[in-house]
Amino acid sequence: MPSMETGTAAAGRLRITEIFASIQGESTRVGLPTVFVRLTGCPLRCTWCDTAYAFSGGSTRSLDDILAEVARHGLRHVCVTGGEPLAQKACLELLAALCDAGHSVSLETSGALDIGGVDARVSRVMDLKAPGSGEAAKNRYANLALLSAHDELKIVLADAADYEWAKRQITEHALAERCPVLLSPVAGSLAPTELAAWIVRDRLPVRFQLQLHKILWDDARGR
Ligand SMILES: C[S@@+](CC[C@H](N)C(=O)[O-])C[C@H]1O[C@@H](n2cnc3c(N)ncnc32)[C@H](O)[C@@H]1O
Ligand SMILES: Nc1nc2[nH]cc(C(=O)O)c2c(=O)[nH]1
Ligand code: SF4
Ligand SMILES: [Mg+2]
Repeated sequence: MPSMETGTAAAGRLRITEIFASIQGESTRVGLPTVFVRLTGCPLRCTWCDTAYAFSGGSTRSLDDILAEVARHGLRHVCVTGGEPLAQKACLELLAALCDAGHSVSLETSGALDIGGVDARVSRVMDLKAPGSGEAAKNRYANLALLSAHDELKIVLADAADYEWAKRQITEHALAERCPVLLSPVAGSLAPTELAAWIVRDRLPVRFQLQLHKILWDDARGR
């Protein structure tokens, strides 16, 4: 049985958990009607992951089949997410094909895998995993130098220690000079009002972010 975590699906085929239309709930594209393509499998296990249902299962589908389903939704914006999309090799092909089809494409990625092969037309929304995720050791710091102004860097914070860590990362790597930096509280763990107050107190050059889809629909799948 091929492992979902090693990108072994045949060339041009991808394991997909779901494709759905919703309102973009994250990143600077928040609020835009968007088609989501959620790829199955992830080599990380963030303690607070809200999408564990995408770690396994799904169905193997051809690139053409995926492109046709995206097209049927009739939306310009497409967000490729997971799971960890870059864990499947054919994800790079999918991203380029979506751009070729005229879509405005964003990619949600953990920051643990090389983002260098992603089509330059794609906006890469990359996490830097804070210690509270339990996966900070997997951060691929070489990715930071690849981020440009149309990409975004996101840090999801579980507590005050994560916030202090994030502040150090922003300074040490001059993150805010590279691209928009988003700080988001772990839903149900860090009070949004607390994070908002810290950002204002410290005059941090970041964008505070709440997951809009959870405000709208709670933790519903396919939203
Ligand atoms: C489910 S992940 C999929 C893409 C990729 N694996 C990653 O981690 O970026 C999409 C985004 O949701 C965020 N996320 C996951 N669980 C969350 C939670 N409980 N609260 C806030 N953000 C969360 C992740 O940090 C990431 O930015
Ligand atoms: N509405 C909505 N917006 C999102 N933006 C990023 C998502 C993700 O799971 O990566 C997501 C999601 O699952 N739903
Ligand atoms: S990398 Fe993304 S999908 Fe994987 S466990 Fe972490 S938040 Fe979940
Ligand atoms: Mg999500």
